[in-house]
Amino acid sequence: MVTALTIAGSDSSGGAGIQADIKTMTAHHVYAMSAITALTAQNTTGVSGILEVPPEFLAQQLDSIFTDIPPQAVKVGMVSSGSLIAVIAQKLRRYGAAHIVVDPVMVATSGARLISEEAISVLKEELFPLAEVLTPNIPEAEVLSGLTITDGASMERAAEAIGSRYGCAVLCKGGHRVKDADDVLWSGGTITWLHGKRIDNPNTHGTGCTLSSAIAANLAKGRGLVEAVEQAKRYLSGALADGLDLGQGSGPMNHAFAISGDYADLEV
Ligand SMILES: Nc1ncnc2c1ncn2[C@@H]1O[C@H](COP(=O)(O)OP(=O)(O)OP(=O)(O)O)[C@@H](O)[C@H]1O
Ligand SMILES: Cc1ncc(COP(=O)(O)O)c(N)n1
Repeated sequence: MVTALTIAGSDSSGGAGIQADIKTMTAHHVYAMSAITALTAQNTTGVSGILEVPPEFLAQQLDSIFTDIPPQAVKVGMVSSGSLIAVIAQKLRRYGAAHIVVDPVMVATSGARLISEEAISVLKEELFPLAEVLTPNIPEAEVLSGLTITDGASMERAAEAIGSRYGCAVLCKGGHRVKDADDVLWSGGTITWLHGKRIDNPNTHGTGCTLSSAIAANLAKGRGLVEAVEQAKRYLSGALADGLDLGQGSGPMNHAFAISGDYADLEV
């Protein structure tokens, strides 16, 4: 079975973070493993608490995983402090981890800040150069490129600026656009647009986590980057279009929209 690892924070409400990643990888028939960077107390209306794991314990989780079941791809999500990011970079280098997808999570859909200022510079210096692809949303791409994004051309410029600076591909996600949900991939000088119809669903909690872990699952399966991103977007759109409506705020998507869940006829 193909294997993948998510290194991210736990979302107690199950729509984003580690929980979204494991559901997504499982829906792709990929064996999912996790190294937890922090526990969050959160629901669809907001984040009420964050408890980081000590860096030594994150290191212990990563050693346990890599020395036993090496993942064929790795997704990195919420990591709130520089010392945790340094541990991740050191372990990924040491074990020669392949197919690293970094989602530079900065602010939750609900508005809560999920990373410190100091951590952003460690992210840039230590982790970005190890990534195969970064997946910033528009506000994150603005912070990372120093450019203002107003249209498709400026999304392309920001993706190129970030990608050429850190030597990796960049998917600038357009979920924060108004009329469409078009994302742009910059990879080694080539631009690929991934056009998405805007789905009328306010329940977008965890879209970024889901997309990046679907990309990691597809890379783990051996797909090329463009195909991995295209298939991940298709999965994300299906999960969003399913129209799940849970909680009082921006709710989660249905990660299981394509799983039948009925095992009555299974012969065992
Ligand atoms: N209403 C929508 N309809 C269709 N696709 C959407 C919608 N909102 C977001 N997406 C898609 O979801 C993916 C994640 O993009 P988005 O810009 O929302 O990331 P994000 O802000 O990091 O996500 P998160 O909400 O988890 O923080 C992208 O492929 C984007 O195009
Ligand atoms: C643990 C964790 N990781 C990531 C996010 C970002 O996802 P979103 O912006 O959809 O809330 C989150 N809310 N919680």
